[in-house]
Amino acid sequence: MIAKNLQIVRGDLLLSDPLDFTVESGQILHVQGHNGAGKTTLLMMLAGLLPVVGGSTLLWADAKPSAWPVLYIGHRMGINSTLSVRQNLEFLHALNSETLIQLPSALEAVGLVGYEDTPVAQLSSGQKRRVALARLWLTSLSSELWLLDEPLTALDQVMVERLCQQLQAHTKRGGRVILTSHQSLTIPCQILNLAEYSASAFIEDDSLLSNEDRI
Ligand SMILES: Nc1ncnc2c1ncn2[C@@H]1O[C@H](COP(=O)(O)OP(=O)(O)OP(=O)(O)O)[C@@H](O)[C@H]1O
Repeated sequence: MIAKNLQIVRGDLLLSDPLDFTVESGQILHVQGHNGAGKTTLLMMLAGLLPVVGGSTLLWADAKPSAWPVLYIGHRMGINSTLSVRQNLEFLHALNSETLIQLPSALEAVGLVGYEDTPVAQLSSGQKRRVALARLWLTSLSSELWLLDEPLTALDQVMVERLCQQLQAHTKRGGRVILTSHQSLTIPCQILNLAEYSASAFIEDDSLLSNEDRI
C-alpha cells in the first residue's frame, strides 16, 4: 500500500496536511492521533469507503486478481446484535467449505467456544469485539491488507496478546496491517502520528474535492 500526498478529508473538513506512507509486505503501520484527528477517516479512505482526495493511494501491483485483498474491521465492527455469533461470522465472512472448517479454531482463538448460538446482543463489549476479530483467524492471504480501527478497545490483556500474535503471524505470511489504537503496541511497527500533519480547516477551494463531492 502506497499513499502519496494524501490529505485526510471528512465532508468539507480538511484534517491533515499531505502525508506519504508505504506499508510493505510484512509491515504493520500504527496510526496515532488525538480524538478527532482523522484516524477512522483515514482508514475508511484506504478501505474505499470514503473518497480519496488531494492525493493518491495505490494497492500493490502483485495483488491476487481473484480476491479483494483488503479486510476492514471498523469502529462499529459491522456485527448484527440480533444474530448469533455463528450467523454473524457466516454473514461477514461468506464462509465456504474451507473457512467453515476453520470456524471452531477461530472461535477458540478468540475465547468464544460455547457461544456459537448466543445472540451477540447478550455478549459483553469485549466479547462483541472478539466476534469481529474472529474474522482475522478466518482469513488468509486472500485478505492481504488488514485495516483495523481500534481493534484493542475493550479487550482484556490475554486477548490483546493473542491479537498481537495474530498480527505478527499475518505479517510473517507476507501480509500488511494498518491499525489505529490509543494504546502502545508491544510488537514491531512503524508509527504514523497524525499530530505531525495536523490541519483543521474548512475546504473552500473545491479543487480538493472529488467528483463525488462536487455532485
Ligand atoms: N459521519 C461524520 N460526518 C461528518 N464529520 C464527521 C463524521 N464522523 C467524524 N467526523 C469528523 O471528522 C473528524 C475526524 O473524525 P475521526 O472519526 O476520523 O477521528 P479519530 O481520529 O478516529 O477519532 P477518535 O480517536 O475519537 O476515534 C472529527 O472532527 C469529526 O468531527
